[in-house]
Amino acid sequence: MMATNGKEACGLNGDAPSVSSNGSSDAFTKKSVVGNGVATEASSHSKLQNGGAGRDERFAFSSEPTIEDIRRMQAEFTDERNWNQFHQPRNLLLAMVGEVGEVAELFQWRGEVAEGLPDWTESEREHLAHELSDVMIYLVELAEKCHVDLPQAVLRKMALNRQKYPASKVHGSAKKYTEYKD
Ligand SMILES: Nc1ccn([C@H]2C[C@H](O)[C@@H](COP(=O)(O)OP(=O)(O)OP(=O)(O)O)O2)c(=O)n1
Repeated sequence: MMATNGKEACGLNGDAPSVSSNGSSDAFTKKSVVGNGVATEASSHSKLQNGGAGRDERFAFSSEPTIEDIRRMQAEFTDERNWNQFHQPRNLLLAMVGEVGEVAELFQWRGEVAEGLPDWTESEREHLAHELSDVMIYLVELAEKCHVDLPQAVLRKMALNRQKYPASKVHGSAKKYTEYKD
């Protein structure tokens, strides 16, 4: 089942940021993220084949694991292998960039690709899921090792983005904020 996109509940549509000084959003509640988080193959695929997901039928993630769950699972994985000695910030950054390259390889020479990847095989989709996961795993561990509380940092950054790009000002335009003349 597809979740609602949660934009209104997250305060992502308007111009004013809804994030408090500690980075948490008053309007941000767990139920605004996803419903049961399960996107069935049939529902996501048929909607995407009709020219991409509309505002009310966007693809949504499962609610778990959380970013903190992923941090903890990767910490267990590295501890069990005595790999922490290799997982300093710079090594993690290089590993993440390498994995980004592997994602890029899957898209290279294919031209533009439609949302939902309708022309990709199941095996290609699974390969992409693996490579994106590698990027995420290294990103989360990099943030951990740099003591960046990633979920809260994302909230603060999104608040800044909303200030820089007020919807009323930039609607329908992809220009960089520096290109706008007040
Ligand atoms: N020193 C390491 C090696 C691997 N991993 C974990 C994190 C990544 O999710 C995944 C990366 O494994 P590989 O380096 O084997 O890369 P791939 O899985 O992409 O394999 P390949 O390069 O063959 O596609 O394993 C890790 O945490 N630390």
